[in-house]
Amino acid sequence: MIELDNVAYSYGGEALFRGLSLTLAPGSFHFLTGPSGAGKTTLLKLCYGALRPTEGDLSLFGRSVTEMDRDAVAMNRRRVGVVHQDCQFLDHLPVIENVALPLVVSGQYSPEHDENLSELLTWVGLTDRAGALPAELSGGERQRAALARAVIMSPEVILADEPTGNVDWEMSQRLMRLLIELNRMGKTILIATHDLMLIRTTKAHVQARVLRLAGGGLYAAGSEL
Ligand SMILES: Nc1ncnc2c1ncn2[C@@H]1O[C@H](COP(=O)(O)OP(=O)(O)OP(=O)(O)O)[C@@H](O)[C@H]1O
Repeated sequence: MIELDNVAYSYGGEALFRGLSLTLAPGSFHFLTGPSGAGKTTLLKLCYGALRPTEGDLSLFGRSVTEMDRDAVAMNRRRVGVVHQDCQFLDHLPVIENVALPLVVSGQYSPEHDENLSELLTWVGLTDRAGALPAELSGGERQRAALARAVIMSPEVILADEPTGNVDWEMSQRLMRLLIELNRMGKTILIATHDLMLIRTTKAHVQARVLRLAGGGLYAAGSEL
């Protein structure tokens, strides 16, 4: 689905990482860990086509991004749902409209989607917060709204950047149960997280590959797990 082959990325100076290869096969579950600043968010941005490799090849759904124009990348982008580290809501819109935003922006929204939207809010436990503004939500509610927005377009791949960063342990577990459920429905999942305890507990329920990005390279995580 998403394949990085010998990829390097640089924001202008020295490469942040190089020689990086990664395959996200359909239905796979990956964790991405590593120190702050190692490039996890950057790697996620490559995986959804927001950045192009400085070196090496990146293929999205079987096509190399080097052969794709911006429109083709944008089309592929719809097959990937992203939970951003800072959620990235539009502050003046209520939760339900933020969740519906990908449908609206892509010109696909119609009133027929309302039932799906309300089912999605029930699934993440936010039915009674549908009319609230993002600023009125707790950290856990924000993360669940961000997850609902990430799946509204029925993506095949879900990339989540520190989805449990600002929530307590119970809420982290609840969010992970939702992500595991999505994986059981066949979605490919990649989660960037610092939380090794969360990785350990999740691995008891799902077959997950754990990768560590550090010192400019990507490795299979070792004994710390
Ligand atoms: N747009 C940008 N322009 C220049 N440098 C950037 C940009 N975005 C990120 N960086 C730098 O690239 C490095 C990696 O950032 P990135 O956010 O990918 O790391 P991370 O592993 O996700 O960090 P964290 O765990 O703290 O979220 C950092 O040094 C950061 O300052």
